[in-house]
Amino acid sequence: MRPDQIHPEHYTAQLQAKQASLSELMADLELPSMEIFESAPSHYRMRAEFRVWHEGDDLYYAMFDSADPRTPIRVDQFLAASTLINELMPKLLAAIKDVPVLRHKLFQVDFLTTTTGEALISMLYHKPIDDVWNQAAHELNGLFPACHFIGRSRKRKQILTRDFVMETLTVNGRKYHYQQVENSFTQPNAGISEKMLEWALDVTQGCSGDLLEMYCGNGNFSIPLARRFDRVIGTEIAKVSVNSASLNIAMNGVNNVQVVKMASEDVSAALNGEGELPKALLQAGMDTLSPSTVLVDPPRAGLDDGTVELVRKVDQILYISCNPETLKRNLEALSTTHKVTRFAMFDQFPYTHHVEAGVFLERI
Ligand SMILES: C[S@@+](CC[C@H](N)C(=O)[O-])C[C@H]1O[C@@H](n2cnc3c(N)ncnc32)[C@H](O)[C@@H]1O
Repeated sequence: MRPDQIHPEHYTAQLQAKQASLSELMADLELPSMEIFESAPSHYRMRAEFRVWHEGDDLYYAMFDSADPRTPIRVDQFLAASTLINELMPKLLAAIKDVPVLRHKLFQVDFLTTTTGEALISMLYHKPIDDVWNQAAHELNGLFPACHFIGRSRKRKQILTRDFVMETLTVNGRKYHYQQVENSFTQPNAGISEKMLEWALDVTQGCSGDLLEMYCGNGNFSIPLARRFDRVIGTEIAKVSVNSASLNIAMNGVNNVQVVKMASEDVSAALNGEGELPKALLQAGMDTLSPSTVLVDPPRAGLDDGTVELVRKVDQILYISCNPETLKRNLEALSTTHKVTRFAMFDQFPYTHHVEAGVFLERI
């Protein structure tokens, strides 16, 4: 998304257009009426990545249009990004402009911020970063005491203080705390994340028994949903996210959730009866889990066939999707055994054609 594509005055119209195109895509399926969750029209993204462009003595943040990838578009402020990112953008450039070791061959800056005012700034270089850089970066950090800095070059990641932020989300008045690590998956729009979690709690009100959660990330859903269930087992492929999830579960005082590092394809194969249960699943107590509900939040590719077969065995399915095309394909496959009883659109990515959807399915 380019900065010139963000027009808050057009937000409502673009949201309606998204709703219309999602309705059209899903028209062949029997779905209940769509619940719409709108985003804040500006300052909704907690993270943003910018290229850094050097022109003589000047350096500025830049983005590129995919139709013209050679021409940088100068970005001094970025309305989609959090207020904190917008505050930090000019201050950071001003602080490094006259420090050659910090500005030389700097080609990208990534910001990760929280609603609680924390910021992690990653500076990416086309040169090796060394002790001289490290010294200068510590001095820079002294000017931004509330921020955490990381330097990255081809084979080196230099963490000055830490490589994560701590986010707090408020869900139905309760506060949940999450570690979010640099470069690991986190929902970009914190306000919409809170609405997604409230919706998930709402649709699972009548649920009881156990929950199997696949693609659980850092425990974003697992932690608030834990109180609806006796036991929860979450599975996730990324080690960093699994570690965060374990920390987040403990930090939020939740004691009925276990997380296992495993690809969904392997979880499905094991639970579909192809061979013995792997040790990691046994250790988490999967042999005694009897899920009444399964939650899936897959990447854009959606659910593979084995995972569709697995979720089909469970009475209630909560499916969070960032790609309506693959969601539709999976819903068509599940329509022989399940009926969609709730359907929501979350505007996680305003001013883009991307849509986040939630569906709750119950056995026919
Ligand atoms: C859309 S994110 C959702 C994460 C989490 N539910 C949240 O709300 O933050 C998808 C997650 O699936 C994980 N993932 C991707 N491919 C996977 C696979 N084949 N098996 C298991 N997890 C996978 C990613 O690492 C990522 O954490």
